[in-house]
Amino acid sequence: MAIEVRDVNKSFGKTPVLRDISVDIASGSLTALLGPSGGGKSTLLRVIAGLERPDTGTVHINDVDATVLTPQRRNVGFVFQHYAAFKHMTVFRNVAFGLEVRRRNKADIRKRVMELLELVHLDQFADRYPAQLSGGQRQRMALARALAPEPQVLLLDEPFGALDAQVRKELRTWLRRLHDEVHVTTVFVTHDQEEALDVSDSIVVLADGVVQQVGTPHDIYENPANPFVMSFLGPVTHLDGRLVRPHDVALSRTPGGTEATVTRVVSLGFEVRIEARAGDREVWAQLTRAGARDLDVKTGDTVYFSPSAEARTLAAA
Ligand SMILES: Nc1ncnc2c1ncn2[C@@H]1O[C@H](COP(=O)(O)OP(=O)(O)OP(=O)(O)O)[C@@H](O)[C@H]1O
Repeated sequence: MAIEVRDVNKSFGKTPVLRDISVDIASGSLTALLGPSGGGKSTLLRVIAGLERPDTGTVHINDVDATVLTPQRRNVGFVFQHYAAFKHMTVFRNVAFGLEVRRRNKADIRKRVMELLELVHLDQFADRYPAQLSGGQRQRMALARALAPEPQVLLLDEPFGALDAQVRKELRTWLRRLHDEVHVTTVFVTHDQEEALDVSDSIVVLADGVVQQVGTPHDIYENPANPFVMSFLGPVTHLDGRLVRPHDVALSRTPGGTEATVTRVVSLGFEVRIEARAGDREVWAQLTRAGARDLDVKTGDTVYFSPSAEARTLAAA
């Protein structure tokens, strides 16, 4: 394991923010810390980085007890949402900075920085200043700078959080590719479930300072540990006291399951959303276009909702 967090508790004043957190992060993996705002993700990342000291518990990095080591002695690289670049230095110098303070020789620094700039596709921009870069390019520069001293672990706190949706999507694909090239153990904080599902090898779901579940994106989506995880990872609908994914709902005109009156039929390209009312509850299903065509439901029709044969369901809390 690259990172082992054991029984970590942390409070700010009287408010517990991390409660009995134990997490293992595998060497070379790309792991997402995913959860709602205020759940403790950044605090856990900062505890791993050494920017916060836990009240109790330990952090091991590559088998070394790092619990009381300073951030500098942990050999970790960070990137934050609002990256503080050195404005008066070129892109080249920004990336070189961490190597210059370590007094490496000039030719080695030049070689390493140019390799990194190529890796993040900024080799054409080496002589620019940060103000002459787009937000996405600045975050790529930040990643190159964090990688320069060859950290054992890379920690990213919502690195694309301040960028618009399109650039965010591009950068997350790019992060995945970068990770496949450099294989440095990487932990990134996100509140965006799609981002976590899209890029990570492993997801740690954190809410109210408690680890709700750890697993691969597939495990967590398919076998959520509790109603919170199921709802946070994707859409759900309630059928007879159980949570079901709307694409796992079977609709029928033959009585059986939950009787409902269709209130709206919405075409979403490949899929069709059927919204309906069952007593005092809204229920909904997501069908393929072909499935919806076969059933031919219209507003006002009576239909019967039930989980499809292969559906995973959970008792609603
Ligand atoms: N230095 C601090 N002093 C006091 N309270 C803090 C401090 N840092 C964080 N908190 C509180 O701890 C809780 C968890 O914060 P944290 O930033 O870890 O959550 P998060 O899951 O990263 O949320 P977000 O996505 O909004 O950053 C919040 O209620 C926050 O207000």
